[in-house]
Amino acid sequence: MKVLLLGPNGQLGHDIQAAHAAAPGGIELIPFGRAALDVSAPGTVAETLAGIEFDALVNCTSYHKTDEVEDNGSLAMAVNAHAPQAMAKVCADRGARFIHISTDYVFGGDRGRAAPLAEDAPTAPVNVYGASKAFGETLAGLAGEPAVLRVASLYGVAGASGKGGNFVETMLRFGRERGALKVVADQHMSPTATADIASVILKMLAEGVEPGLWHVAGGGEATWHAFASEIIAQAGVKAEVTPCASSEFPTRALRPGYSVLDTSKLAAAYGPMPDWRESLGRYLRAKGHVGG
Ligand SMILES: NC(=O)C1=CN([C@@H]2O[C@H](COP(=O)(O)OP(=O)(O)OC[C@H]3O[C@@H](n4cnc5c(N)ncnc54)[C@H](OP(=O)(O)O)[C@@H]3O)[C@@H](O)[C@H]2O)C=CC1
Ligand SMILES: Cc1cn([C@H]2C[C@H](O)[C@@H](COP(=O)(O)OP(=O)(O)O[C@H]3O[C@@H](C)C(=O)[C@@H](O)[C@H]3O)O2)c(=O)[nH]c1=O
Repeated sequence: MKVLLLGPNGQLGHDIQAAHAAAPGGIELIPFGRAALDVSAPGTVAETLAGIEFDALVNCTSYHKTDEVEDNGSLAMAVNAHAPQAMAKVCADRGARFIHISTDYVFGGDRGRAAPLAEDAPTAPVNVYGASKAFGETLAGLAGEPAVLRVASLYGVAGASGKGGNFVETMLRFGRERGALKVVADQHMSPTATADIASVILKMLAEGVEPGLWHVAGGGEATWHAFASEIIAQAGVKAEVTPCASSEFPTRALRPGYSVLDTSKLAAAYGPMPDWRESLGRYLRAKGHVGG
């Protein structure tokens, strides 16, 4: 099976390539980077892909600097909504499987929410990035039959190329430099290692995946403060991690107060995701932040 991978050099794309290199199965993985296809021009997607042979397309591209996106809605709509729409149509026309990556930030508007969100929960984004990703889910679904994987709060060894790193590395750097961190404790989410998502995607490619929505996120839940505290503790960094309210850490974009994903559907089909603390430990070892 030939699988075309868009966004191969991002942190998720990198880990898909690593997982494939470790166990290729019957898959020929074809990395297809920005130089081959710039998805900020969605009108070129169909023409460019027309010349390439593939049986499945995995789209890891995104414009997702959450605060910056607030003031760049057109680019977000092109990359996060209209490009996936074009990809879905190309795949539908040639009978190829399409796996598209979305986000927990399609949620957040249900302010009283305190229970994990299943795939059928109504979307209610609270920022432009989330809105563009939610629109991408809708347009791709109308144009074809994508499997849309909603993932959350990612960290991977390559670091997000689009965000300039990841939350884990930022906390470790700030902790070492400043000895003190102040982190929001009223935003609840699902920290997720891209290595774990990569394994799921390879299973989905090998075993087949039903089109529709899939929540693919780390087991358990955390606030960003709890996540930061665990990062600092596991890495053995001497730093105080103080909780604060979102109002004390103002940002350009509003964030969801609660966007924990219910992964029961995924667990029933492909097995449970590892607890986020275990995955964090594996990541810290892989990056050399802790021994062993
Ligand atoms: N990072 C996170 O915390 C979260 C991410 N997600 C979603 O997960 C997916 C993967 O994220 P992640 O791996 O962290 O992101 P990265 O920023 O690491 O990777 C994004 C990839 O998209 C590519 N890309 C961006 N713009 C374009 C463009 N105009 N044309 C072609 N390629 C482009 C980048 O290419 P290049 O390397 O050339 O810049 C990069 O390879 C995305 O869909 C994102 O929305 C969801 C929840 C959380
Ligand atoms: C650096 C820092 C951040 N924060 C807060 C800001 C924010 O509310 C929260 C997370 O910060 P970040 O800016 O790293 O994360 P953010 O950009 O909100 O992360 C999101 O990215 C997009 C792409 C997604 O799809 C989401 O799943 C999610 O991962 O932590 C602190 O409280 N203290 C700090 O020192």
